[in-house]
Amino acid sequence: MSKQDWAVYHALKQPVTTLKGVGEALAEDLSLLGIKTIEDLLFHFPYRYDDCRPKDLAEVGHEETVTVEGTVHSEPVLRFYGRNKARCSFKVLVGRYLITAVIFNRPYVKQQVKVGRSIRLTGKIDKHRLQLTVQHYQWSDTASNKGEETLLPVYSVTGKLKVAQLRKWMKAALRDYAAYIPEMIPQSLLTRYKLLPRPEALRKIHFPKDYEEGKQAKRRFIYEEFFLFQLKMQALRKRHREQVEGIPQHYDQQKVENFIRSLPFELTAAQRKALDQILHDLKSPFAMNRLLQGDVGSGKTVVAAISLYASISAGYQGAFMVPTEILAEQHYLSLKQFYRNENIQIALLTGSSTPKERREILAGLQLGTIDLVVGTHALIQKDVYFKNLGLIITDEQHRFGVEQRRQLRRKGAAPDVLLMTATPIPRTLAITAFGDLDVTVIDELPAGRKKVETYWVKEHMLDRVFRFMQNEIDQGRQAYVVCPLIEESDKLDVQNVIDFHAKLCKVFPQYRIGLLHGRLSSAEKGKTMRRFAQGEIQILVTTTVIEVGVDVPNATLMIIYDAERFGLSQLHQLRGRVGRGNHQSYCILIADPKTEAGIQRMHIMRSTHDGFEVAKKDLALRGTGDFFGTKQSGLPDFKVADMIRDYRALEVARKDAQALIQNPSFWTDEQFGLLRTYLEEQLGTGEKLLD
Ligand SMILES: Nc1ncnc2c1ncn2[C@@H]1O[C@H](COP(=O)(O)OP(=O)(O)OP(=O)(O)O)[C@@H](O)[C@H]1O
Repeated sequence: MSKQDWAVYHALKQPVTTLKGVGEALAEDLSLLGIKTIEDLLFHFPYRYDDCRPKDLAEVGHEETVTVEGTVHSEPVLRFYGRNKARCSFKVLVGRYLITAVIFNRPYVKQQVKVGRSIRLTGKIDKHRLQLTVQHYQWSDTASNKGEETLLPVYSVTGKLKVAQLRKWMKAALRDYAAYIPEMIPQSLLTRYKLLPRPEALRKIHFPKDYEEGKQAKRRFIYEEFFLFQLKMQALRKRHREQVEGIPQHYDQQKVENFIRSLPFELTAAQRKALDQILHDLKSPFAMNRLLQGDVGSGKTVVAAISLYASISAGYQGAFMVPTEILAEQHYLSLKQFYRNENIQIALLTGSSTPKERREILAGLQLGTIDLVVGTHALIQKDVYFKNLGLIITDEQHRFGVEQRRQLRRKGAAPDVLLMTATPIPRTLAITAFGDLDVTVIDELPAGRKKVETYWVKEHMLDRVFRFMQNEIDQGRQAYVVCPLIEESDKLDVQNVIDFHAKLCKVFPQYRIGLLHGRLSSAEKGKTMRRFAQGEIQILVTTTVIEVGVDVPNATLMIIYDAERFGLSQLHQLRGRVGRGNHQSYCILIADPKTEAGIQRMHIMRSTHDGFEVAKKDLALRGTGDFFGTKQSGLPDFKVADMIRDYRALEVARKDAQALIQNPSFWTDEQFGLLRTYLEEQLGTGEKLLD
């Protein structure tokens, strides 16, 4: 940093107590708001403004807080009452209205009130009595006051702090330190987006002349927040790529192409593109760290199967980790089917593997006689060793914590990692949320898929729903009936599903109806699932244990009981269990939501079929925190920016940050010195985002 930069740095890093009037006691309250230095204070932005611009009384409503301007029209009347209480009132002519101004507990006002003086008053107006209870007043005939303050910032405060105090300090801080506030955004970007320079934006976000000025200032800081955050992310990613050397896996391209040709269907263009990116990563000397996103049923598993095939054909082992035993078994079976003509040894390792099976699998993995293991958390236990792990795939990655992924990664020298998810997080959010990951999206469904027709009915229509179900089953299709289960251990909920199963058995004695819930043993669950997949069971009454990944293309009807108890993304996941083959499929939501949000969710499900759209609406309805599962999401907290509302700015900032980081002059040019210092400071804390 240059000398000048140091001066800047020091000025702004001084404790806030340097400002006149900020004593130790208040400094404590300030620190509760995260304000320790002058810089912190300057970046404590108002959350709204009080509008103190004079208004025409004819246009304001009863009991509105307004600012008006007028001339004193009568001598003041001062009354004392109670203990130390005072009320001063006088008439003011405002346009064509003669109003009564009332000022409480400021008896000294009486001396100032003189007929004919101009005054500006802010307060609540009683339109019937034409009386204004004054909060704030200002003599507008003294030159120094003329034209001052039109919008007043309102800050969050705590303890003994008062908004008015903060305003005063802010003014002083802006006056004395604005010159030291360094610009963080490169000039070329400021020009491109017509963003206000930092000191000016700072003045205007606190004391704007009008709302438009405040908006422009805010726009600049939204961009700044995203830009700096993205810069940090991109720098982390660059560092990760340079440090983590991977294994270049030299698979046989021809063999892989032959394998793809042997599949019973053609890959969609989106699958092909995703696959090409992954294969490219496998070959490259960097360790892959990629997120593969695709809506329910978009064909991620096939892409995973081909990627694993490539890695195995290059002489490495693969690991496929999934969150539930049902899924582990399903993937195990479908991979076996995919590789039926290949010489690939696959094993299934879950919590229900017998000790003998487990011993054999562990030995096989260590010796390298097993090429691919599919499993649950059992895969990351301490005693699992691989001879030569090349590719790790985890399904529904958000269910595995960062720590678990790290443990799995450590099972190999520098294996490539592919995280798959059907949670349709908008791409930009995914990149932001998962920091240093590359993101690939499968944004296309296999040809011939039809929209799942979605209906919302009330419980009294159950008979009609049953008739509909009967019709589907008589045509050879299958159905799921999902009952909510909030906690696996919740007895009452389990009872729901058991009762409903009994009821259905009575209504449809002619059908084979299965029952699935978390309290069954893994063996029982596996058996029921297999029977459903093979078409032996026609109706499966289940809790959400089937939520992710289950693939039975012949099932065309999804009935969700008490649907209001599920979130939108979960409902979409559940609906994704049908519509996986070529038959028209249906989803029936049985719900009686009591809240407005609940009703909205039902409408969204009826009208929206695309997972990304559902997710967007869900985010709008609930906010990011909920969608990602609060804290564990690692989503950053922005001051003025909002990842949903300012989605486009986020995307733009990401591209700009990326371009800058990739530009060699960024690392040497003096004009970026401050940004580099910022990154050095920040990367220490940002590191935790690295997986
Ligand atoms: N290109 C394709 N053409 C036709 N069918 C396909 C294609 N790709 C996959 N499928 C089939 O579509 C179904 C869904 O694929 P898959 O299970 O891979 O989806 P997924 O993305 O993993 O879904 P989910 O997130 O719901 O688990 C499977 O039955 C699969 O065999």
